[in-house]
Amino acid sequence: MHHEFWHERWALKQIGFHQEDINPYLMRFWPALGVTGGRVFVPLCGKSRDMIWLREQGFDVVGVELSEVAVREFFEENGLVPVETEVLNFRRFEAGGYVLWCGDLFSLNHALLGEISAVYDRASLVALPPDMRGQYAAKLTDLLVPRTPTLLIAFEYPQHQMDGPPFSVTTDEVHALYGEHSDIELLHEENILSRESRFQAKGLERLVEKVYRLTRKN
Ligand SMILES: C[S@@+](CC[C@H](N)C(=O)[O-])C[C@H]1O[C@@H](n2cnc3c(N)ncnc32)[C@H](O)[C@@H]1O
Repeated sequence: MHHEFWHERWALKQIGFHQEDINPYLMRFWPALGVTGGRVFVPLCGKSRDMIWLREQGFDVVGVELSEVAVREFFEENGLVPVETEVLNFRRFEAGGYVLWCGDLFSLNHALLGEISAVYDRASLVALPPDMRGQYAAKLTDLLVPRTPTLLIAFEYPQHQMDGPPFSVTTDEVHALYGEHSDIELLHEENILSRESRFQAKGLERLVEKVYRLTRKN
């Protein structure tokens, strides 16, 4: 997906992916990661309110997001006034235990990101087209130290019935993307089509949401 696609989505407020409520799988399955503190990385974070929930659990939150509109709305909507600095290819926003790097995930490195104790990926891997997902998985793998867990929430549906994003990412693909460097456990799967009218309207006949725990190997 080209950067312009996402800048346009935010400019036009076509952000159907944004959830007002905290993601129920996050609240239910985060404890399965077994992390009790430190910094959580949220790649392609948008202005997700899930970051608020993570902060409320005592974590510091580090996000990366292409859209400055999204980053500014996150802080404004949550009553925070961030300190802004320019760092290499990024504009860095910090306030209240949140650091959001505004720029391209693929320009992020260890030195900028710092040490991470867990990752939360909701609507991020599935936001990317097939030809970018390998690069995305390799980038995340590279940014993490051994034993770091990730909570990954992905969709599966007949890809020919709808154009992404969100794209369908099957369990086989999750293994192909992450299996070499991470242990992968499927924690939960659920058929969610009946409550997703916006996807029914697009003609989908099947929509399964899957929750995985990935653990970076040594
Ligand atoms: C489908 S949205 C999901 C946002 C968030 N995870 C959520 O649950 O609301 C994907 C987000 O990724 C951002 N994005 C896309 N490509 C990116 C990149 N290369 N680097 C950083 N952010 C990116 C987009 O601007 C968009 O806000």
